[in-house]
Order: sequence, then structure tokens, then C-alpha cells
Amino acid sequence: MSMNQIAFGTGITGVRVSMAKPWAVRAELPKAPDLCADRSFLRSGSSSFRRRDLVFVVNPSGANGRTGKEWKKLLPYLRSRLGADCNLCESLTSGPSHAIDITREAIREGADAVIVVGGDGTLHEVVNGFFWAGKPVTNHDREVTHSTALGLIPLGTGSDFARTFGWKNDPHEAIDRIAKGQRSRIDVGVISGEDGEPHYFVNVADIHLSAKAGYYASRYKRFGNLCYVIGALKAFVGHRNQDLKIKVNICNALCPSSQ
Ligand SMILES: Nc1ncnc2c1ncn2[C@@H]1O[C@H](COP(=O)(O)OP(=O)(O)OP(=O)(O)O)[C@@H](O)[C@H]1O
Repeated sequence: MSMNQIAFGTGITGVRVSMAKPWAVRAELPKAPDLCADRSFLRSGSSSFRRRDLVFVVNPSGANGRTGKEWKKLLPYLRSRLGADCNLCESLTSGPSHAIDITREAIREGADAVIVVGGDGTLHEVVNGFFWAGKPVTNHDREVTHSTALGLIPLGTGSDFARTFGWKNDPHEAIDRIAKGQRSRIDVGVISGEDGEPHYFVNVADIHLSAKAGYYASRYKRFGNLCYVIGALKAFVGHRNQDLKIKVNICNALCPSSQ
């Protein structure tokens, strides 16, 4: 395991971006009418006022379907708080891992922020979308100096990361934070399995008992937060402690800039 560090501004990372062309994401469900409208002015770069280009990665099936419903209700507030200064682009995920591809495409095409609308699973996929083949994804146009941030509107079942970060799971507060546009840097952990494939995480990485609890919980999301209690109980049944050998790259963990 090792650590990288990336910027968190309502979210994450330090990747250079610009808007080379109007950005579009293939979505399974129709886009809201005024999301992803004209962003062509971003191409010129000559204006002193530049609208921020925000891409919302929405998991409509999160929290047993509640995410999609809450997101629709949030749209008027989102437009009123951000519509004047930002171009708002919505992309609905069509299934597991889709958020990874959406994120990579958004960064390459120059989004100012990729904002997760969902729970920790979708957040995890978006974080992994900031990387490709062990390196941060970068914008096509290397001359532009602003970076893509990761944002979060927590609307999942557990949404543990938001609470860990000291935030209430209140989507309106999350939109207010995005409107302020403040950024901070957070650490990103990396785990490589036997296949050598890196897996990035920003919240926790579990092994053994708590990993099993999370695995079982995912089967009971229809019960809301109770799924984690059920998952923990199922994981305890028949659980046996095991000795594990863990290799930690201490230098990378302590000195992220050495990556
Ligand atoms: N359209 C979709 N249909 C089914 N599953 C999806 C879809 N889009 C994304 N997913 C998967 O759903 C998983 C869970 O989503 P998410 O984390 O947003 O909600 P949650 O599980 O309710 O919240 P939490 O993880 O905070 O408890 C994601 O890891 C992703 O792989």
C-alpha cells in the first residue's frame, strides 16, 4: 500500500485541464433540459470571467433508487446556486464501473470538477477514474493550468466518507460548498493486488472481517443503513481469525511527493 496526494475542492485532484471541445457523456437516461448546455466560450480562454464546467456523475440506483429521486428534486436548487457561474453537466451511470469511464472522459475533455452524486461505491469509482495505468489522467490540452477537482453530493445508503470528512449528509449543504469553490488536498491510498493492478481509495481499505461485512451489506441495501448491521452479523457467523502478512511502502506513505 502507498499514498499519493491530490487536491480536494469539494473534492479531489491536481490534473491540468482545459475545455478543448464541448464535453458530452453517453447517458442511459435523458439529461435534464438545461444541464450540459453551451460551453463553447470555454474554448477561447480570452474572457476575464470563466464559467466553471461541472460534471455530475449520478448513480440513479444508489441507496436503492433514492439517489435518482433525490437528485431530480435537487435540480432547481442546484441551478439556482450554480447556474449563473457554472455549466452544469449531468451524466447518469448505467451500471458498475461506468463512473470510472465517465470521469476519465470528463478530465480529458477539461472539466473543472467531477462531482459524485451517490454513495461511497460511486465515489470509489470516480476516484479510480482520476487515474489510468498507475498515473493521474490529464487533460488533452497541456497548456491550460487549472486542474480538475473531485466533488461530492452524498446521497448513498451509508455515505461514510462525507461523515468522516466532518460533513452532514445534507445535499443542500454540499451544493453550497461546491458554490464556494474551495479546494483542499487529501491523501489517496493505493493498493496493488497480486495482479499488480492499482486500486485507489480515499476513505478506508478493509481486509478480512470488515471487508466481508461490507461485501454482505451490499446485498441488503434495500434495508437502508440496517444493511451494515446485517452485513456485520453475517460476517461474524463462522468468522475465523487469520494471520496476514501486509507489506506497506513506508516511504511512499510518509513522503507522498516522492511518488
Ligand atoms: N445504474 C446502475 N445500476 C446498478 N448499479 C449501479 C449503477 N450505477 C452504479 N452502480 C453501482 O452501484 C454501487 C453502489 O452505489 P452507491 O455507492 O452510489 O450507493 P450505495 O451503495 O447506496 O451507497 P453507500 O456505498 O454509501 O452505502 C456502485 O459501486 C456502482 O458499482
